[in-house]
Amino acid sequence: MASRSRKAGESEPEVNSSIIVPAYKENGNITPLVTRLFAALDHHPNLKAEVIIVDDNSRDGSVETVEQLQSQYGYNVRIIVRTTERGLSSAVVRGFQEARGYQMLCMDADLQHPPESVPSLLNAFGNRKEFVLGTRYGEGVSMDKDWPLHRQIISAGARMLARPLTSASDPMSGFFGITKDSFNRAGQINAQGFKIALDLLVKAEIAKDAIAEVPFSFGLRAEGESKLTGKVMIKYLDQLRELYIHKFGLPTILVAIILMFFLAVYLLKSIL
Ligand SMILES: Nc1nc2c(ncn2[C@@H]2O[C@H](COP(=O)(O)OP(=O)(O)O[C@H]3O[C@H](CO)[C@@H](O)[C@H](O)[C@@H]3O)[C@@H](O)[C@H]2O)c(=O)[nH]1
Ligand SMILES: [Mg+2]
Repeated sequence: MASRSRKAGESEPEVNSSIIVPAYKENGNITPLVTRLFAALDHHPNLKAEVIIVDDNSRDGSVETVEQLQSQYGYNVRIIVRTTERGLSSAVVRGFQEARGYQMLCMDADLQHPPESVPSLLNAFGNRKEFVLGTRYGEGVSMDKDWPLHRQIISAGARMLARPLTSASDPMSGFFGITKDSFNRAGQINAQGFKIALDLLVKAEIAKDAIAEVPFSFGLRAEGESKLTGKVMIKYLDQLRELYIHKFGLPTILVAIILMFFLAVYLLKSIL
């Protein structure tokens, strides 16, 4: 671990990978997350990574926790506290803007995304991939059987509505990575909701063969509560509307009809 510590006055170490963690009231999860992340990365000396937690002024001791972690990991773990903005996607955008690594990964703080899968995702950038995606629909992986049924239904519906927009199997997983160049190419991102990966896939025009999918098993939240609300779901529908217009140039009314159609088919399928 010594290689990841930094003494006072020492210059910032080179990093090639940045792990961005949007966090709101996640103090209880930060230490296990960061410790497990660096333990997993320790086996991959090619990955010189930093962890950036983007917190929206939680005032729950997260800052002090990160300060403690810095005594072990130095500047390779840091926290950005936003006081005037709120939201998962905009927090991720901020993290990507601050990242020193060329390959950038986004993951949740609550340990639903296993830190042990991070090296596989980062290494999947090899072979000229621009986008790496943690997928819950690959072979040999699962969603925790205790993940609530209503969340499974919402997730499946959201995924189906995004089908015409991308070939990626799980743009909803929230566990993904993108290169700096591709991120910069995407331009204006819809940073309102939770689904930034979908926006990036569409707006950066990521080709199918530039995506590497890495299966992972989706766990349960370790501590605290989910921040997914009805408002977040409405924002998702608005994001879809914008992306359909962006990609297909359709008028809003037609987009609304298509979305309703897909939703109706999906509901029928799950009832019958
Ligand atoms: N900074 C910041 N972070 C936030 C905010 N809202 C949520 N987060 C952080 O974003 C991560 C995901 O939020 P959860 O509250 O755990 O969301 P979820 O309902 O479990 O949804 C997750 O799972 C979905 C898969 O079903 C993912 O698609 C989704 O992106 C998210 O990762 C957590 O680390 C959480 O602290 C916010 O307003 N600001
Ligand atoms: Mg969660």
